Amino acid sequence: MNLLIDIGNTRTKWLMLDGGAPHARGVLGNHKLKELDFTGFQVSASIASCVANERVFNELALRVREQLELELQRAVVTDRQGQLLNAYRRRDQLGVDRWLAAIGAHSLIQDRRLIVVDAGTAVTVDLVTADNVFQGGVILPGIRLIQECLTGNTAGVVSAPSDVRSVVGRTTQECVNAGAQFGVAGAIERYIREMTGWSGDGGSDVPCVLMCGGDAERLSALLPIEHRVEVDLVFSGLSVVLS
Ligand SMILES: Nc1ncnc2c1ncn2[C@@H]1O[C@H](COP(=O)(O)OP(=O)(O)O)[C@@H](O)[C@H]1O
Ligand SMILES: CC(C)(COP(=O)(O)O)[C@@H](O)C(=O)NCCC(=O)O
Ligand SMILES: [K+]
Repeated sequence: MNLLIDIGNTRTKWLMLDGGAPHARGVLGNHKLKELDFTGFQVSASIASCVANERVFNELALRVREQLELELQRAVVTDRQGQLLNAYRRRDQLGVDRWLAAIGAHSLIQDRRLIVVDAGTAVTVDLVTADNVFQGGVILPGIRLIQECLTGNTAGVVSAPSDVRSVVGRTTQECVNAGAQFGVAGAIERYIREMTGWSGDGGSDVPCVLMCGGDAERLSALLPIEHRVEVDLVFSGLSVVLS
């Protein structure tokens, strides 16, 4: 069995693969890692993507060592992975989750223009050109961060995350949620048009948009561009790197 771990800035996701097929999975907040218990699994290799701080990775590596008697490999950003080239100018700065999500997307679809959206704590929208080059893209605050930015810097805005039904809110919460969710979905659409020059009229040059992250489903409902939700892009990337 292989253990894949994706440590984001908010949550840690893990997946056990048995002969390449999902066997078990879990997700928990980074402040609850003490609850992780992998004992009982027969794991031969483990690898983690980490964009949270070092303390979180070290805590996880310790638990893997204690519970599985295994070293937790740490994925890093590289110049290339197979046919996929990395053109980010400052590769030392690139978040490894962005690189892995692109590797995962590219393992699904090659030789086509790809847009990789990871909607987590932050939302990243990255371009992979049809010549199989990861080009980079944009970083913006995620839905929860936008909400917290508002509620944390105003006296009168009190709100909690919820689904939106209409862009015209009639309570503070409806207005804040509509603003954040339609705003991020609209921003993603605009980035895709800017990155690809695509007019939005269908046609043969329609970019292939793959979306992952904790807010992927929520944003999917509001994104007016053809796309696929592929929640396991980072795991797919980790799996490619491990094999
Ligand atoms: N049950 C949940 N707990 C926490 N965040 C959630 C949950 N459901 C959706 N979210 C949204 O998903 C985001 C976290 O997504 P995730 O992909 O796990 O982030 P990261 O990889 O950055 O840790 C949050 O910022 C929030 O907007
Ligand atoms: C952009 C991110 C904060 C996204 O993190 P996440 O939302 O997955 O927790 C992460 O990929 C990161 O720390 N990147 C470093 C900056 C860069 O990619 O250039
Ligand atoms: K993200």
